[in-house]
Amino acid sequence: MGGIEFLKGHGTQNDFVLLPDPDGRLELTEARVAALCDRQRGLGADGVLRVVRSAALGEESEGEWFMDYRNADGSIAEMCGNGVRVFVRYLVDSGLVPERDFVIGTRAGDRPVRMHADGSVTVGMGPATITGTSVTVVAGKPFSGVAVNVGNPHLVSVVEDEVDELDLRDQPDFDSDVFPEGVNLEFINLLGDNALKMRVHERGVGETRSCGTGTVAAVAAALHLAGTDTGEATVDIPGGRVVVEVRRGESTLTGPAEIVARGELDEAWWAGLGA
Ligand SMILES: N[C@H](CCC[C@H](N)C(=O)O)C(=O)O
Repeated sequence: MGGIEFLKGHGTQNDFVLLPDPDGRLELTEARVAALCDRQRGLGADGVLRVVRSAALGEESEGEWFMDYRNADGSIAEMCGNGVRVFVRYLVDSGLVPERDFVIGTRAGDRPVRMHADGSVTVGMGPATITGTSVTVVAGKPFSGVAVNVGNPHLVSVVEDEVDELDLRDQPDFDSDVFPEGVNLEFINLLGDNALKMRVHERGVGETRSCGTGTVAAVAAALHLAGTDTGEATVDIPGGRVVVEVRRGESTLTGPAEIVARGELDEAWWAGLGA
């Protein structure tokens, strides 16, 4: 009895289960996503990327393919910057998309993507909009931050101490009046000459080794604090390094994308999780 095809991949160690599902037939419930992402009882991942035709979801998109992204807790998020690079790598390597320059659909809108000869991917991440300021509390210590929307919500705090010292094991507190749908929390050191160091506590996941939309939010916030909306920076996250460009608010993200494995989910296991 055939199983359900999956692949495992990561972008700067933000890792994902990819589910090729062109016609959108899989019943992708929150319980199934959470089980897939569980690092003991499932495959383990920070999120799930369903690879589905835009038409199958009834999504108006110029892109034939739509990235249906879910966080590890099963929640839906608008966009995933590391995930989209892995999504592109799969579409090109599998031959489903003959070009290397194309558009994909996401809940944050259509995103132009380009895969380079070395397997890295550049993504047009759309606007990185400064939406205000707010405060987060980490292990009892308050940090003021810049709120940035990259299709999904972020709060970026510049910290004086080494970001490695922060204790991000628990969910930092944030103002739910400002972020009624939750928020991704980034903490950055400004390293000078267009370089940042970052750690992140992701909405719907917890601390991850990297967050692509988070790196875009971090650069946009750092530029805003420097009084501008245009510039570029490398961002060092625990899982690696990406390059972010922000030009009058429009942004691009360039970084690696790895496919690690492919296999089959056991049908009985999947069915047992309930539709
Ligand atoms: N946790 C995020 C979605 C995934 C973002 C991150 N994995 C990325 O690479 O952008 C949210 O709930 O908005």
